[in-house]
Amino acid sequence: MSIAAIIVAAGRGIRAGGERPKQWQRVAGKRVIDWTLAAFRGVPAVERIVVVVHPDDMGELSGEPGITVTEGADTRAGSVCNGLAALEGVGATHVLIHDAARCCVSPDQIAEVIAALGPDCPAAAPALPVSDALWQGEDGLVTGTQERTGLFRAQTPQGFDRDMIAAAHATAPEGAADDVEVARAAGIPVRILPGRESNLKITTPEDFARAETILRGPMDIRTGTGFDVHRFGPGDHVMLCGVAVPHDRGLQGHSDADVGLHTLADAIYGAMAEGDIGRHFPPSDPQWKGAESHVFLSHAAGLAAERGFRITNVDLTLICETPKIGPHAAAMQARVSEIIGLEVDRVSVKATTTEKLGFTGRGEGIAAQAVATLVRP
Ligand SMILES: Nc1ccn([C@@H]2O[C@H](COP(=O)(O)OP(=O)(O)OP(=O)(O)O)[C@@H](O)[C@H]2O)c(=O)n1
Ligand SMILES: C[C@](O)(CO)[C@H](O)COP(=O)(O)O
Repeated sequence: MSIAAIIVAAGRGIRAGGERPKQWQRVAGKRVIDWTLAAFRGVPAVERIVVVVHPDDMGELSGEPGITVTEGADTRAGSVCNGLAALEGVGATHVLIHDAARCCVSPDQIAEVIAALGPDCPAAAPALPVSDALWQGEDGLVTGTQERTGLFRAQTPQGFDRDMIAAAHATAPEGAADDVEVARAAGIPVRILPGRESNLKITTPEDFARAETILRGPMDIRTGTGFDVHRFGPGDHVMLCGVAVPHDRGLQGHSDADVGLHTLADAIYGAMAEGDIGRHFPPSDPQWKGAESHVFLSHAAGLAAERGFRITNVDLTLICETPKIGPHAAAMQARVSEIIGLEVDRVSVKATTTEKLGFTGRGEGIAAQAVATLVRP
């Protein structure tokens, strides 16, 4: 078996609206056609891909590797015929015919159609049984009901013996909705395969949002933790969460030793599996000597935004006997909120002592721990 795919993309997408036909519009970060092509490229059995485009759009796929682009016609059936013509003489035994507008099709679905085709099965296509009641209606009123048993919603890719579907199209009646209708008119039996709700055809403007949700996949929710310690040394203040807190000692470190901001940055990096602050700002690099630590936290938050994550909350605990954090907690909360661009009520800054136990209890330094939650829709 040698499989070719014809992706019809020559429609004008009138019902979907927008400045460009729907197949050239973007959804989930790529053009509709790019998602469709990616699904077919994900199936190794598909040896050739022909994309049928409107004569005005021939440049849209220039430079796209491994595909043949051919001109479409005024009707979907006409565009399919042009696609079939482009396959003449290339040796494909079977052909999958697919709407470019069904950009959420999965490689699994495509592979299932291919697997069904063979000597005993010249045609197969996915469909979903109709599950809702069906009515007739006129002027806003129900005028009748329709038995739904045995009714299916047709999807693509529709797969065929290439010679048989080419011959069927040559004698097809005008106005066929799809290639299964063409095949049946020529007496070719068509096997029904399980379709997928996700294999929707972008038809109206609302379908873009549905496709976006499907293509982006489930919401990605991440949690990261941070922990850091800095030792006391000489000084008259400590920097904590971007606030200078008067104290009889300072904190030692390569930068301004802001243990709060370092811990928050590590929590955000951690949520993205991006190591810690030392990976992004090596202590061996002299340019970070004495640096203000808001630079590090801004970088972590910026990286999250770049990757499509929204920080939904951060929760920081400073661990020390002195200085007292309570009087400064609101200012720290406000400063962190400003640095990472997160509402104040999603930033928690609190403190605890260790009841005079351990190194923080002995007043040797300050520790901090934090949790950050990131969400990518
Ligand atoms: N003359 C045509 C008409 C349609 N198609 C393609 O057939 C698929 C299914 O058609 P449909 O969803 O009806 O797309 P449009 O014709 O573009 O939509 P509309 O009817 O809203 O203009 C689409 O990928 C479309 O680009 C095509 O290649 N050539
Ligand atoms: C082929 C098809 O996708 C099957 O559902 C559909 O018939 C094509 O789109 P149209 O809206 O009917 O033009």
